[in-house]
Amino acid sequence: MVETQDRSQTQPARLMDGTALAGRITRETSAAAADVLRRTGVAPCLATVLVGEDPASVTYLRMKQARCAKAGIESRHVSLPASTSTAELVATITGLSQDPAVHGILLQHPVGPHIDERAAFEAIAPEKDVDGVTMHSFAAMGFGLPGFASCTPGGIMRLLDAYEVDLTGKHAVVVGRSAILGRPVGMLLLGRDATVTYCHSRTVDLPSVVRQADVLVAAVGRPRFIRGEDVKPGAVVIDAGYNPGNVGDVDFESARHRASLITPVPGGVGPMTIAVLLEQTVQAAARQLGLT
Ligand SMILES: Nc1nc(=O)c2c([nH]1)NC[C@@H]1CN(c3ccc(C(=O)N[C@@H](CCC(=O)O)C(=O)O)cc3)C=[N+]21
Repeated sequence: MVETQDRSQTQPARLMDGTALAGRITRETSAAAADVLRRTGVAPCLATVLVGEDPASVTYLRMKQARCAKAGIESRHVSLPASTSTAELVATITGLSQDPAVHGILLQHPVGPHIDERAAFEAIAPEKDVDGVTMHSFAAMGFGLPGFASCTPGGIMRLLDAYEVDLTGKHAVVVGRSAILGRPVGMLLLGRDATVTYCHSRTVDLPSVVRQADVLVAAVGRPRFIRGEDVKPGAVVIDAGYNPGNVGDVDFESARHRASLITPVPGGVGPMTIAVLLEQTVQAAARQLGLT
């Protein structure tokens, strides 16, 4: 009943096409990677590290490696058994940090619960933190200083900019507070003069907060958790959820009749995450090879 009313009151949202924008960014990245190779004789190289064999993680990593290959970025993969200890993982990553042939390092999250993931991330040398997961990168981002953004938050900001979303003074509501997604995207939005509210599992009356969002970022990892009826009419809705079966955190069908702009899943934030990873890898290589 409510849904029918909404359809008659609002136009369906415009889609924010992450696939198209990621394609444009990656074409520029390919040219930049070719330039690094031509000027130094060395191709940019991303090292990826996976602990265990979680099928979703394996799929995401294959996508990242395939995208690297297409862009002229070499990738080196390290697969470790699920039983790997924190010390072993830190030693592996420290080795990659010290290897001059490696320009960027990505440790696929999540690692098993027996591993101190923060310690493992911190073994990534700051200049190779192309995934933007270290304390160094987070602090630089928080202070608005140059550095590598966490890839998904960085990709979200690129999407907002491409669609000319004005953030100044807008109420941005971030649902989720994870270290590499919710927290950093809130900081980036704050850096652009949005008024930022973080919501999480302990938030009292979540829908009442979500309904105030001019810009809503859903990053909780619960399929179709955000209902269209809680989207403020005209809001910009960013679905950063990745759940099994390529289902987002937003109930797209109901939300698109309330939002003015919305990211689809798939084809929204996901491809942007990879585009930013590749772009930052080539930037890291250019810096380490003395070009910039
Ligand atoms: N250290 C670390 N950094 C990450 O950036 C990171 C991570 N760990 N762990 C897992 C999440 C997840 N993630 C995705 C990237 C791309 C898509 C993506 O491109 N998805 C496609 C669809 C994928 C498909 O077709 O199967 C889309 O949304 O259109 C999704 C999810 C990066 N993550």
